[in-house]
Amino acid sequence: MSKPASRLPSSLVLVGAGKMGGAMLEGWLAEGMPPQGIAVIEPRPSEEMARLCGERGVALNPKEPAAPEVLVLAIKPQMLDEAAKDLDALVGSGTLLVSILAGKTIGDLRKRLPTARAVVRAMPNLPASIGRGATGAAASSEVTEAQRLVADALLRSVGAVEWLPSESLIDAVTAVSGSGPAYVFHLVECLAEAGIAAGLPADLSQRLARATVAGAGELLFRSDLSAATLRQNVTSPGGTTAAGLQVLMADPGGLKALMRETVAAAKKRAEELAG
Ligand SMILES: NC(=O)C1=CN([C@@H]2O[C@H](COP(=O)(O)OP(=O)(O)OC[C@H]3O[C@@H](n4cnc5c(N)ncnc54)[C@H](O)[C@@H]3O)[C@@H](O)[C@H]2O)C=CC1
Ligand SMILES: O=C(O)[C@@H]1CCC=N1
Repeated sequence: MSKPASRLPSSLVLVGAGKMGGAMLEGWLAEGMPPQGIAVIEPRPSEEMARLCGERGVALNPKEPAAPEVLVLAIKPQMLDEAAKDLDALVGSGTLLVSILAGKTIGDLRKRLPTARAVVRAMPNLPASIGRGATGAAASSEVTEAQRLVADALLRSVGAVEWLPSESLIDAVTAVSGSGPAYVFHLVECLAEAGIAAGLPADLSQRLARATVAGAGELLFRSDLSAATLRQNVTSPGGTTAAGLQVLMADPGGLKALMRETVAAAKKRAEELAG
């Protein structure tokens, strides 16, 4: 028997085209996924979303969408109960459900959408909109190898994918890579503010902080070197970076402990969203 192929789904319904659903849709379209195979269900589409769907020929809020090969659920976890009845009607017996809801377990989803057998729980992140996302994913035992390959192709079309050995790891993934872009954006805010405090005009400091984090991220992306080696490459012995890092890497009181607390708090919140 031939092996199942890695391929994008032939039909997909995206439920919830807000910040993350919208980011994934942008990524899929930019990666050349055929728009005529995609339908979007979104009660409050932004102007940009309506324009994107109109321009690219993606069906926005079709009357009675046929059960798709893949249904991507991208509403808020708190909206699941209210949306569940309508959503279950969209699921066919062969539909693969891909949920990106923080906290909601495969069991939670099954309870609300009883028709869904095959479920992939995935945690993408916002850079998916430019094809540079990072996703952790776990599949229920009903997901066939062919379906897992379709989910993999779909998620991989917008960035890196890590298949997790156990669903139980996904709350930690959520806290690290799902929420992670926000930590990095906040780093830009902090660096810019620190630059202002050090005497730079606000707009100059903001431009420098943004370009620095973007450039450092791009270097990490392109380089084979570890983050630690790249850090050392910036740090001249007895120089300015070493003086700055002495504060940032202080033990106790440095960024390491703060980041550990940050990730622990985000993971705890993901756990609270279950049920
Ligand atoms: N924002 C992010 O960076 C990430 C978000 N997520 C997950 O993605 C999900 C969505 O988050 P965001 O996009 O940030 O929220 P959002 O609020 O921007 O988007 C949710 C969208 O769902 C729509 N919606 C509400 N009820 C609906 C229904 N019954 N049918 C269809 N659409 C409905 C809303 O109108 C809204 O546009 C959440 O579960 C979150 O945990 C996962 C990874 C990263
Ligand atoms: O903040 C949240 O709950 C979602 C999940 C990961 C990123 N945003």
